[in-house]
Amino acid sequence: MIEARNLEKRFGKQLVFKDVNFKINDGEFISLVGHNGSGKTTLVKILMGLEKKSGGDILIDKKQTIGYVPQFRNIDLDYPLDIEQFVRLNLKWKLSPEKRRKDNELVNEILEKTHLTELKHRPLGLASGGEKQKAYLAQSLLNDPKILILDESTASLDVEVKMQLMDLVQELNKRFKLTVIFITHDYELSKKYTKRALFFENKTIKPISINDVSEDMFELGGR
Ligand SMILES: Nc1ncnc2c1ncn2[C@@H]1O[C@H](COP(=O)(O)OP(=O)(O)OP(=O)(O)O)[C@@H](O)[C@H]1O
Repeated sequence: MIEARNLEKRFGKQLVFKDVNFKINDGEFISLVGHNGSGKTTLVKILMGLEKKSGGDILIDKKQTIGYVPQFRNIDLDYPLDIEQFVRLNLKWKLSPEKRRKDNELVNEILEKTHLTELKHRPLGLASGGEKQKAYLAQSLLNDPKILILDESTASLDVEVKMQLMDLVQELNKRFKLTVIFITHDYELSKKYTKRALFFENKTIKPISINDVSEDMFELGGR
């Protein structure tokens, strides 16, 4: 479980959020929703230990590994790695044949889980947007994470491709009880795939039921 108790974050004099209290249960699939600049990325960075909190507490099992899937960015056509090589980038280089055999098994298993086995030799630069995002997803699974953070990972993809990626994430969430934290400006996807949201508004963060989200909460403009 992840728990925030009176969490507060400031950058110098600028308050990002305060009085933040919420719990995220193991295996939950939850949206992070709010206007630009409301602090979604900042919260995720605090969870990942990349940014310090200014006050309060964030309780998270330190042994848990976190996987991170970034927003879609195009990759040059002549990018030198194929999908499998790209997924392997996060592995530590090992010399022992036994360890390398285990790594190969692990990579094959992950390519299978993310439905990339057939595509593993496709150069990443030539892969479609959805395939590139699946490759990022596969890479994020290498360290056997219990928590997966999707940082607007579906933005800029076609509607159908977004759904395919989310279906795959949902499958991983259910099969492996992965906790999924989905930062999004997409009302439809949030409604379809998650049951609760953390809503960032008025310099705080409130847990709400997905039945209580409305489209204006997802607008891009800052408040
Ligand atoms: N390293 C930093 N130093 C100073 N201010 C920062 C830093 N990182 C973020 N901020 C500020 O903190 C606020 C929250 O930013 P954050 O990126 O967390 O918002 P967000 O909700 O993720 O926005 P978006 O939806 O646009 O991605 C913004 O005002 C931002 O300018």
